[in-house]
Amino acid sequence: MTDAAPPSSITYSGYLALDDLLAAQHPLSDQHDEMLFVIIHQTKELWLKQILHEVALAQSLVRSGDLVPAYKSLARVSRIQAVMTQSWDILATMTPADYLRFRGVLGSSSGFQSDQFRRFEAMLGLKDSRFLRFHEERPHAYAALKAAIDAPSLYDDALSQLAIAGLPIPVEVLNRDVSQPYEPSEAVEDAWLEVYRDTARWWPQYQLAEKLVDLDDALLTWRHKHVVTVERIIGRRRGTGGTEGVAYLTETLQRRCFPELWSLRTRL
Ligand code: HEM
Ligand SMILES: N[C@@H](CC(=O)c1ccccc1NC=O)C(=O)O
Repeated sequence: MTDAAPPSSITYSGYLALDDLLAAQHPLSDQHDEMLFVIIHQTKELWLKQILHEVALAQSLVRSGDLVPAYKSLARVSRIQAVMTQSWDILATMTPADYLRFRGVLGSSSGFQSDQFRRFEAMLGLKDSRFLRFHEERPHAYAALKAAIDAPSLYDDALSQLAIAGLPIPVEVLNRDVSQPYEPSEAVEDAWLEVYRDTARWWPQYQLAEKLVDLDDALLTWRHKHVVTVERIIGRRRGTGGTEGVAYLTETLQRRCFPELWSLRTRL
């Protein structure tokens, strides 16, 4: 199909569904800055859609043992994450007073309820089925998040590849209940240590590991910029989603998708 002649009626706006896309901004107040707030979030959801598309490809490549082709998708994901992090600087042009003038219209809605963000976390290995309950009214979002939680994560697939390459990954790790949060394992850390100590021998595995660290690093950088921007805009107020706000977001900085890829560094 790729080389098929396009229908002659194709237009720029039609191809991009611009009338749908540009009719989807509905600020609820008459405050000027609310449009920015809507557009920042919508662009972030679009980028997340692309990220999910890319991680799915990378994961299927890793699962079939094609580590090198997966690098391209993973590199693309971390570049998109960098753009998402940069967009905090646009949002930070909104002063606390500007935001507080329309914050009330948001009710109890919050980025906490982004199903695509939770799917991204789940695909990387941060599984938490408690977030499912926010999506009971959107069956397609619920089903997609549940499927991501119930499936092996990108990290589960990477560990299977280490085992296939001959590294000793315990069977309990390979056969774990993948819907549960991943528990760091000393044996897995030992396997990665071998990869990092002899990169010439384990070059494809080493390159994959560094691409994974790029993703984890970029996610943490995004989280960090989020919490700094939140403190700058709402101080220590509680979040609309019901958490303590800055204190909750600061705790999330401890999360690691690929824990042994961080912990091994102390032992190298
Ligand atoms: C004025 C701007 C913003 C403020 C004050 C803010 C505040 C917060 C707070 C307080 C939370 C914790 C949950 C809650 O109690 O609500 C949260 C969570 C979250 N926010 Fe924001 N946020 C802002 C903008 C954004 C933007 C622009 C994005 C995306 C681009 C975003 C994405 C998220 C996500 C994904 C979470 C869940 C984080 C997690 O649980 O790890 N937020 N936000
Ligand atoms: N949690 C924010 C509200 C907020 O930022 C928000 C509200 C609706 C849709 C997306 C949001 N973004 C991230 O949390 C607050 O507490 O002010």
